[in-house]
Amino acid sequence: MTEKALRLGTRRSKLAMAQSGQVADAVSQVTGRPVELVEITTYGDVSREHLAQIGGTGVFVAALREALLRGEVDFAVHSLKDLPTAQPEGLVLAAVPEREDPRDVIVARDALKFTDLPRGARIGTGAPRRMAQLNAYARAHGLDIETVPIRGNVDTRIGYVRKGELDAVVLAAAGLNRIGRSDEVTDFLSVDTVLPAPGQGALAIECRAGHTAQDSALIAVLGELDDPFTRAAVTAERSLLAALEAGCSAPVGALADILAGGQTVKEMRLRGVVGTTDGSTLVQLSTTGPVPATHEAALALGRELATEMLAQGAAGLMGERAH
Ligand SMILES: NCc1[nH]cc(CCC(=O)O)c1CC(=O)O
Repeated sequence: MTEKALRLGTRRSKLAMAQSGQVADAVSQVTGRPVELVEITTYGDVSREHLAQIGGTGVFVAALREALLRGEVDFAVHSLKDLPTAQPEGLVLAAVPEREDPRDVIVARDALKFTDLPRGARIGTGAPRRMAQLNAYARAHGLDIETVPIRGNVDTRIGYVRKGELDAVVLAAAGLNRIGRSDEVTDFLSVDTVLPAPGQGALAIECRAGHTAQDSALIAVLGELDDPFTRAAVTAERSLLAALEAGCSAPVGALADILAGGQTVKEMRLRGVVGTTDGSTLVQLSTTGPVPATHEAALALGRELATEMLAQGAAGLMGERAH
């Protein structure tokens, strides 16, 4: 029996095409059906204007979601860290596959490591979260660095280093891995130094809520790609972000991981950070609890940590937005 191809809506950027292609292969495997990539062009892809002026990465997500809701495509793949924390009406997060490396990395000239950068080194990043933590580390360890706001895709960012305009740029390991450029990495930043963005390294597979038998059947098969641990971790991370009432460009880092206790008992640790971009103030806390068995328990873990961070003054640090 030959079945109709499933349509996967995707942006046409190199990263989006790479991750959509990888998910398409996995979906083909579990469904036995061909998957066709449908390129969705957004205003953000064609406009050279600053993304912020048209609403940040949210515009890409919104265009894919509209195509889903209009029935033009059957499912979409997003970088989880670019997804707004609110789940829109009519769509569901059908799967959160196993997370890639969540760390941030440095791509520096002359294969330099972060801590070997010379005095006065200029490091490019557009993310206030990265600026805050790099500058805080530099202050604490006597490094003399300058964070320089940049934007653009991976090639553009690495280009600043190649052309000698910057000494280093910061990128997510997962993005470089997915586009086959991990050899550009000159140093991995420990999550103890730079806590990644909530959801970093994870993908979200989204489709229509099950209003038709076809939609329900698709939710069920896509669910086979779900990794419950990754889902619990990113749910807790994003719950923290939402409870801090922070937007996608706010200086919030969060990472949930497993702590193996005793013989069998596993606990989840959720770490969170928020700070000023100059690194002069950071609120950095963690909480530990049983690995959440339900969505609600994962949300609660994030909310608990947010309450503690707010009690330590986190709210006052979040007025800053990058763009
Ligand atoms: N905001 C851009 C973005 N969104 C997702 C990734 C790739 C990493 C991931 O999927 O978490 C990147 C690039 C980067 O931050 O270097």
